[in-house]
Amino acid sequence: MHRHTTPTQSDLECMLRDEKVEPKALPLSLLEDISNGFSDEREIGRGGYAVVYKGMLENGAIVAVKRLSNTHMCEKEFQRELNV
Ligand SMILES: Nc1ncnc2c1ncn2[C@@H]1O[C@H](COP(=O)(O)OP(=O)(O)OP(=O)(O)O)[C@@H](O)[C@H]1O
Repeated sequence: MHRHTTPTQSDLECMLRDEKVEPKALPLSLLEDISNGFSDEREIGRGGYAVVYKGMLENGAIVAVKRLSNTHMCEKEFQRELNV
């Protein structure tokens, strides 16, 4: 069964390819993998609440990985960031 397993890079590739595929929460380890451990060389921008990194997938796709930096963010602020 595939449904309840932890999402992998190929699941993320599917989500990016087909917007009808239901989005799944990705494990932190996957985001670390594709951003080279949130390395400084991969930083592409920062805002008031987050640092954004270039994420590279095995199939060559490039995605923005947004890492929220304010741990005291309230639920409303968090939801607003998700709506970007
Ligand atoms: N999808 C993306 N692709 C490329 N660069 C991005 C993407 N999202 C964000 N960035 C870059 O990262 C920066 C920070 O983004 P972020 O969304 O955290 O802040 P913001 O919306 O610019 O500002 P604020 O945090 O004040 O709302 C952006 O200014 C942009 O340079």
